[in-house]
Amino acid sequence: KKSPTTVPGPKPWPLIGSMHLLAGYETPFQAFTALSKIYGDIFSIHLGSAPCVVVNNFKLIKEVLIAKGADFGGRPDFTRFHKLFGGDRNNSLALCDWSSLQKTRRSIARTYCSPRFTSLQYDRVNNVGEEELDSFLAELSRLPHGQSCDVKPAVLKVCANMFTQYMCSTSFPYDDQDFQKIVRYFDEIFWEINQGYAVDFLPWLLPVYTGHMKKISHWATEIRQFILSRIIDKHRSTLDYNSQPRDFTDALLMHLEEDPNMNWQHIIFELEDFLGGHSAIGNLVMVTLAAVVKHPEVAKRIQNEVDTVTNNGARYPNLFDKAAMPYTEATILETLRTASSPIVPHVASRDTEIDGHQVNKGTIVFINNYELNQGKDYWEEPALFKPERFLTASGGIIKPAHFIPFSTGKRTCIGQRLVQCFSFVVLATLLQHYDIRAKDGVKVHPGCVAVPPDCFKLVLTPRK
Ligand code: HEM
Repeated sequence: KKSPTTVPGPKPWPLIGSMHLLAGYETPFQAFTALSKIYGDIFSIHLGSAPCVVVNNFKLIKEVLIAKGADFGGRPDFTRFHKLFGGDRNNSLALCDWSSLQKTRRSIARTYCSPRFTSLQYDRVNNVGEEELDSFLAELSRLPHGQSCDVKPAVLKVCANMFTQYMCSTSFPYDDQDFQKIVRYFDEIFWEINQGYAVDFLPWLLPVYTGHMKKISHWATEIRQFILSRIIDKHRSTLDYNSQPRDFTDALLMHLEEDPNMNWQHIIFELEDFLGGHSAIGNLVMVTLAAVVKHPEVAKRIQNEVDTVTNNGARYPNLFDKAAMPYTEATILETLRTASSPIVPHVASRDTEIDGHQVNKGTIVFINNYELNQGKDYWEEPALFKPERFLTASGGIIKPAHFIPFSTGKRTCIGQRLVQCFSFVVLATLLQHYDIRAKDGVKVHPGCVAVPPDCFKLVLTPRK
C-alpha cells in the first residue's frame, strides 16, 4: 500500500491562516470552488489555526460521508455551538460528536421525525398538516391584502404549530405572546447558525463578541423554559407509562425511565432540537416563495396542479396529493438545489485518509455541496431556476444521485421527510388561496436556506 501523501493547499499566514482567501465571496463555498480549480478537488486550508480539508467532488464526498463515515463523525468545537446548547454542544443532535448516546437519540427520533410513507406516523403528519391550515389561512386573511406585508411570521407560526402538534400534541393560538416570542427566537437562532463567523476560527476575537454570545444563550434559555412549562410539564402529568407513547414527547419521556444513559437534559435538548426544525421549513418556504415571485410561470403551474387535485379548491391539498402534484414537489427540490444549504462540517475523529491523502484526527472537513448543486459538471444550465429538471417525461420525480441537500451517511438529516411533507402542504395551500408578488424585490442569500428574521415583504391577493 502506498504511504499517504499530504493534502495540497495554500500556505497559511500567522494567526488568520488562509481566511483572507474567503473574503470577497458571497459564501465561503464559492471560494472553495475557486480554490479547487487551483489546488484540486481535495485541498487543505487553515482557518485561523484550525486545520481544515475541503472535498469538492461527489466521489470524494461519498468517501467521507459513506465509506469512511465512522472516521468523520465529529463536529467542530465552535464556542457559538456550546452557547446554543447550555454550555455543551454535545447536548445538540446536530452539533455533537458521534457517540453511542447519539446513536440512541437518532434512533428514537427516526420513528417520529422520519415517518415512512405507509406508516401510522405518516397519517399523523398528514392529519396535523391539514388541521393546522384553518388557523394559518385565518392569520393570512388578517394581513392587509394588496399591500406589502410580512408573511414570514405566519409561515413560521403554522410550521411551529405543525411541529408542536405532531411532536407534542400541543398547538398555540397565533396571538399568544410567549409563542410568538419563542417562534421569533427559534428563527433568530436558525439565521444565526447559518452564518459563518470569524470568531469560530479566531477564538481570540471572543471578547468582541461577548454581547452576541450572551444574546444567543438568552434566546436558547427562554426557548427551553417555554418547552418545559408549556409542553413537558403537562405531558408528564398525563403520561401513562403502560400505554403506547402518544407522540415523540411521550417516547422521549418513556425512554428516560428505561435507559440509564439518558438524562433529563438530553430529553429537553432533543425536543428543542427537533422543534427547532420548524424554522428550517419556514425559511425554506420563504425562499421558495421568493423563487415563485421571480418566476410567475412557476406559481401558475403550482396553482394549476393544486386546483386540479382539489377540484378547484373544494378542499385543502394534502400529502397524498403529492404524487399528483410533481411540479410542486420539483419546485421545492429546485429551491433546495439553488439555495444550497451547507452541510454541517464534519471532523476527523481519528487519523485517517481521503483518496490516499493523510488527514489527521481533529481536522475539520468541509463538504462542498455548493459545487454539487451548482457545478456545470452536475447540471445543465445550473444558474437557471428550472423545476422541470426534476421531472421525468411521464410526470414523475427524478433526483440525480449527486443531489444530496440533506447530506448522506451516518449523520444525514433526520428531518428530511418532515421537510418534504410540511413545506409541500404550506406552499400548496398558500398558492391555492393567494396570488403573490413583491413590490420591493426579494433578497435571498446564496449558499443558505435561511433569510433574516426580518426579511422581504410580499403582496398577497386572494384568488377568489
Ligand atoms: C430546509 C430544511 C433542512 C435542510 C436543507 C437540512 C439539511 C441538513 C444537513 C445538510 C445536515 C447535515 C448532515 C451531515 O452533517 O452530514 C442536517 C443535519 C440534521 N438535521 Fe436537517 N435539514 C433541514 C431540516 C431539518 C428538520 C426540519 C429537522 C428536524 C425535524 C432536521 C434535523 C436534523 C438533525 C437532527 C441533524 C443532525 C444529524 C446528526 O448530526 O447526526 N433538519 N440537516
